[in-house]
Amino acid sequence: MPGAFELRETGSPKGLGVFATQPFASKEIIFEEKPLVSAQFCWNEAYGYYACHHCMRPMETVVENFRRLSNNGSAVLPYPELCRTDKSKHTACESCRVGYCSERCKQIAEQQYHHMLCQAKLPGLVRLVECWKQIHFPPETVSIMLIARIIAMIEGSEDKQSVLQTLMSFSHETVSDSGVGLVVDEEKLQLVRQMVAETLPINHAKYLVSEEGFNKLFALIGRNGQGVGTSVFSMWVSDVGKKDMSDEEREAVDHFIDVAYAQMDEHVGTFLNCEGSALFKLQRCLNHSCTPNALVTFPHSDHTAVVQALRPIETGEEICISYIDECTLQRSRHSRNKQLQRYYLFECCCNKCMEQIGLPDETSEEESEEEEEDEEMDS
Ligand SMILES: C[S@@+](CC[C@H](N)C(=O)[O-])C[C@H]1O[C@@H](n2cnc3c(N)ncnc32)[C@H](O)[C@@H]1O
Repeated sequence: MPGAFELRETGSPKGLGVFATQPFASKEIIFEEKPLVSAQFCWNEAYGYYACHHCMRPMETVVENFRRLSNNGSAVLPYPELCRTDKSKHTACESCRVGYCSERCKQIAEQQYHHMLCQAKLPGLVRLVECWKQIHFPPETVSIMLIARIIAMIEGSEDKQSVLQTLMSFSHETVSDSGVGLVVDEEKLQLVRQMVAETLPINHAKYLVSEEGFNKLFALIGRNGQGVGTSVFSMWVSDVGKKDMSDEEREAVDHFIDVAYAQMDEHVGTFLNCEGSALFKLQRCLNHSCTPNALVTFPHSDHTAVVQALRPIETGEEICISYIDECTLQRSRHSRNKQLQRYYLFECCCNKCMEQIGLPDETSEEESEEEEEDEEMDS
């Protein structure tokens, strides 16, 4: 949407930001974008969340998905014909058999990174993924495959320098203004770095596997990576919502959906989606605010990010999203910043945080306990 927004330098500490050059109504789409690179999380894939190896579109039918997530192999669903999965288009790498939702995704993957990262040609990749899985347990935030794909893209590109330059224009300081360093355990990070250097045939991107380069790459992903979530079930729910039906049928299907979510919650909790992370050229310019006016969604059920207004936005206003979840957003400034510093390496200077700066720390006992639990899970 040319002309609807512009990039502007805001100075220290926030840097570049995206500003509206026209008003947006609530729920209006501001822009949509495909990522430079994306990858499914390793544990997510290992647990059977079957997605296109390139665009993360779910490859299960809605019935298969519901049966797996509710642990009920004979469950039936109304309106199964509304499922968007089209298995007739599915294809796979002839050598390593990873699946793609279409011939197009297979071709893009092959050209960008799979030529180097096909497991049939690079058996060490399995070991690298297994090592990574022992270091990074769910809930996952980074995938070693994202790093491998970045390196493969540089190695395979005709204009290596420009790919590297694009990446290095993303913020990638390993230590924030508030002095917070990388979250990942240094020793484990070095182990992964060595394994990446030994596993991938790297000629041109050697800097990225040096100690300094690898730390920067990690910080870059931490600061700019966007979580991606796709679900054939939520697409089906959305399509059922649009279908014409009688009030009685609507009531019955709404009840079915409530019960279905409860059954899935019992078996897999919040892990409903194919999940991964991605780097976007434009979306990564969106700064964080604790009172965001925009939201990143994945309504096409693939890795295409759609940025949508959460409320009316005026011309000249900065477009901001939240990097933290809704629940954390409701917590005190102290708790919000603890997460932003820990996972995103910065201290927030949004209006809400600035207004609350002089207020006494209001971290409740409940919040402290939740924070301690989060920290235990990370360690
Ligand atoms: C995804 S980038 C956003 C674009 C960034 N401003 C730039 O110049 O590249 C995320 C980084 O922007 C900065 N940032 C974003 N929101 C911020 C905020 N509310 N307060 C302070 N720094 C912020 C942090 O350095 C963070 O690591």
